[in-house]
Parts: sequence; C-alpha cells; structure tokens
Amino acid sequence: MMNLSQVRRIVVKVGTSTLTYPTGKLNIRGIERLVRCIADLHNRGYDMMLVSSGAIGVGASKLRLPERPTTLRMKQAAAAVGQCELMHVYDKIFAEYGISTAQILLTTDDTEDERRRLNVHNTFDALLETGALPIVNENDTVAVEEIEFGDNDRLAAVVARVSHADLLVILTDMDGLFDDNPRENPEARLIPVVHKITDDLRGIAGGAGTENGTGGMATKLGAAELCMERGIPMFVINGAKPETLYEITQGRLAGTLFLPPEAPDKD
Ligand SMILES: Nc1ncnc2c1ncn2[C@@H]1O[C@H](COP(=O)(O)OP(=O)(O)O)[C@@H](O)[C@H]1O
Ligand SMILES: N[C@@H](CCC(=O)OP(=O)(O)O)C(=O)O
Repeated sequence: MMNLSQVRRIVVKVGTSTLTYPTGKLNIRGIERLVRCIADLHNRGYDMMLVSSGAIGVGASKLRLPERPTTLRMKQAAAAVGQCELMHVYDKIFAEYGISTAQILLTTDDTEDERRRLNVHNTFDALLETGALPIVNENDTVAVEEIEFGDNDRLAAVVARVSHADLLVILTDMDGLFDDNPRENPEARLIPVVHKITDDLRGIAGGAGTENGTGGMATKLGAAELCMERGIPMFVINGAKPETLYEITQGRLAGTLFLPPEAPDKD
C-alpha cells in the first residue's frame, strides 16, 4: 500500500448528501462527528482544509422553499443564505475544540491565472501557518458554470493542487466507486483501487444519487483526474463514517483509492 507517512496536508471534501437529511435540513449529528475527526487530525499536526458543499440545500431549507431551487438566480440566493448558516455551524463546533475557521469562496477561474493562483496559495499557506482551518466553497454568486453543474468535487481537486496538498479525501453517501450505480444495481461491487481513469470507468460512473447531491460519481472521476495529473492520491469514502479518515492516515485502504501511477511535480 502507498506510503502515507509523508502526508502532511489533507483536503477533505464533504457533499450535500452527507451534510443534510432528505428533508434538506442539516444533519447535525453527522457534521459534529466529521468536525471532531478533522479537529483531531489537526491536533495531531496535519494541515487540514475542508471543502464543503451544502450552501444551496441548507439555504433552501432555511428560506422554507418547497424544494431545491432550479433557476440560477434562486440557487444563488439560497447559496448566499445557506453559506452563512453553514459557516455559523462549523465555526461553533470547531470553536468547541479551540480551532478558528476561515471562509474562502472561490471559482475554479480564480486559479487559472498565475497571479491569482499564487494569491490563493499564499492565503491558504498563511492560514495554515496560524493554525486556522480553511473552509472552502464555490463563490456561488459568480460561479455560474459550477453552480449549474454542482461541481464542488472539481473545486476540491483544484484546492488540493493549489494548496500543494498531499491527499484529497471526498466524503459522499456511498462507500466509494462501484462497478455500477448501487442505487440501480444491488449487485454492484466496490472498486478498491483505480490507477487510471478510462472510458470504461466513465461509463459506470453515473450522476447524483439524491435530490440533494449534484454531479454524482462522474464529477468525482473528474476530480480524480485532476489529482492524478499532479500525483495527489484521492480517496472516495462514506461520509456516514468520517472515522475512516483515521484509518486512511494510518495507511489502510478504505473506500476507493485513486492512486496515480507515479508522482509528477506539483503546481
Ligand atoms: N458507479 C457508481 N458508484 C457509486 N455511486 C454512484 C455510481 N454512479 C452513480 N453514483 C451515485 O453517486 C451518488 C453520490 O454523488 P452525489 O449525489 O453527487 O453526492 P455528493 O453530495 O456527495 O457529491 C451516489 O448516491 C450514487 O447514487
Ligand atoms: N456551492 C454549492 C455546491 C453544490 C455541489 O457541488 O454539491 P455536491 O455535489 O453535494 O458537492 C453548494 O454549496 O450548495
């Protein structure tokens, strides 16, 4: 198995499907368990960063919208409300463990220009140096493409690249990537390790599983490709068991590991 003893900087991405109940309301118990794990790894000396979705879902619920909005403008409004609520909850729970949180709102465009990429990198570096915990989401007021495709998986990979992370862990509502969508095929089997994103693999990775999630496994494969290009290993694990993060940092296999064949240079 890979050598994870060198891992120092970890990006954890959590999806709406893990953060909310089917009612659209926050899964407080789940968030508390996740924060506890991240805080513990932070205390152990890892540089921890969180990419969190959920703003649109949480905002829609707070505004008592009858369902998740479908128009861009209403998604943007819901995201603006939900983002405050999410940060409020994260800040409160991380504060119980003495950790300061920092909100970073990005679009993937923000990292395409070299000067802006450097600024993003420097902000992450400075925050981690002070012991704060960066919490990243899309800037949904301006991220028109991302909001349409709900691609926080890709954003998480971009954050891992820009921050020079050693590992990305994506938490979702399945145990990992299966050889077929488990919601449609109960016989589907977990794929433990992937070394290359092939067309066959793209063919088995379907869309979102619930009304709350967006993107499904297809966008997770896109994220894996971006990580593999930079030699960053990526796991997809079940967000209902955030303690799996401990196992991973102890070098154990869990969920699906996307492991690049070799380790090319970072950004
Ligand atoms: N091959 C596959 N293996 C596992 N899950 C799959 C697969 N194809 C599609 N999915 C769907 O992807 C969903 C997870 O993605 P998504 O709903 O976007 O959640 P998240 O909010 O975590 O990003 C699962 O609930 C599942 O139904
Ligand atoms: N910025 C959006 C992200 C939407 C998104 O990508 O959701 P998910 O597929 O659950 O990671 C939000 O916070 O609702």
